[in-house]
Amino acid sequence: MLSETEYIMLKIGIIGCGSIGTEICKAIDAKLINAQLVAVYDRSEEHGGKLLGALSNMPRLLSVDDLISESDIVVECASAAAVREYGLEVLERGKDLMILSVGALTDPELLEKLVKTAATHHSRIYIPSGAIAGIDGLRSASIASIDKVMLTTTKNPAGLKGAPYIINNNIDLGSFREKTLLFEGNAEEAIAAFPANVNVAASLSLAGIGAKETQVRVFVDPGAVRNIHEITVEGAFGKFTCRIENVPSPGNPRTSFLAALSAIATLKKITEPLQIGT
Ligand SMILES: NC(=O)C1=CN([C@@H]2O[C@H](COP(=O)(O)OP(=O)(O)OC[C@H]3O[C@@H](n4cnc5c(N)ncnc54)[C@H](O)[C@@H]3O)[C@@H](O)[C@H]2O)C=CC1
Ligand SMILES: O=C([O-])CC(=O)C(=O)O
Repeated sequence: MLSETEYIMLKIGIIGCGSIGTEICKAIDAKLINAQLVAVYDRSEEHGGKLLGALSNMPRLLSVDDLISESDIVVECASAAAVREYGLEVLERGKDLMILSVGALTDPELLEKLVKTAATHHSRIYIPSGAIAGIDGLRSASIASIDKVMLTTTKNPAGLKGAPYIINNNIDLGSFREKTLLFEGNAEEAIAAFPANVNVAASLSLAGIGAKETQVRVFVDPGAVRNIHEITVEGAFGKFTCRIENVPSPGNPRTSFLAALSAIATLKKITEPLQIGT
């Protein structure tokens, strides 16, 4: 029988050295996960270098090609573009892939290709719960019929800055004096409008009834100091509601701290014999 430390020494490669990548690397460095951080990559050399400087056990800063070779699992915490650029290659080379930029998967063609490639090459795709709770309940509920999944997200103007919806509609985020509804639509439309703000809508879609049926509302609130996600699910099981008041990451006000913690928890789960939750 393997001892606990021998159980699985997972070799991890990280694409994206921003707020989530940094927290994951620090957790591995602090030995919170029984894993080895073998390599990191960022299209910004500055971000990659800054991250290396914050770690005691420095991984190598490699090209994506070499990073994939060295890793058992590649964690994408960069952007939807990175999922499109590197996702298939990771899986084709028989490696596992964790995706944080889940919005990329609202493209049904890309999703199908990734899933088929993973099946062919015996790889796995992991989608952490990210900045929300309730994915476990939704997965369980989806075994029977589901009538409604709704996400209501409220962020401070700083947490919505730069989103295509804001730019394309010439919205002055500084002009709001109270909580205001900015957007209402399905998850597919929400991801196109706010690709770096509501990845959680894509995760809910995958866990539940798809991006066309999942409803999303986005509020801006100048008084909000937390990123708030409220989830309502109704179906044959009954109904649940869930409200998460997230502390934003210090390095990126769009991203909640919980998103990085969920990636760390998922990596821990992969390496541990006891599996809790749906
Ligand atoms: N699933 C979820 O619940 C959540 C997902 N996210 C998503 O996770 C991703 C990472 O979030 P953060 O760490 O907060 O972002 P960040 O902006 O702090 O860091 C992203 C890093 O990735 C790099 N990058 C971007 N595109 C790249 C590419 N094509 N190739 C290589 N490097 C690239 C950037 O230079 C940057 O250093 C984002 O796509 C974000 O929208 C964020 C919050 C919650
Ligand atoms: O971190 C959050 O609160 C949610 C987020 O940005 C996303 O889902 O893209």
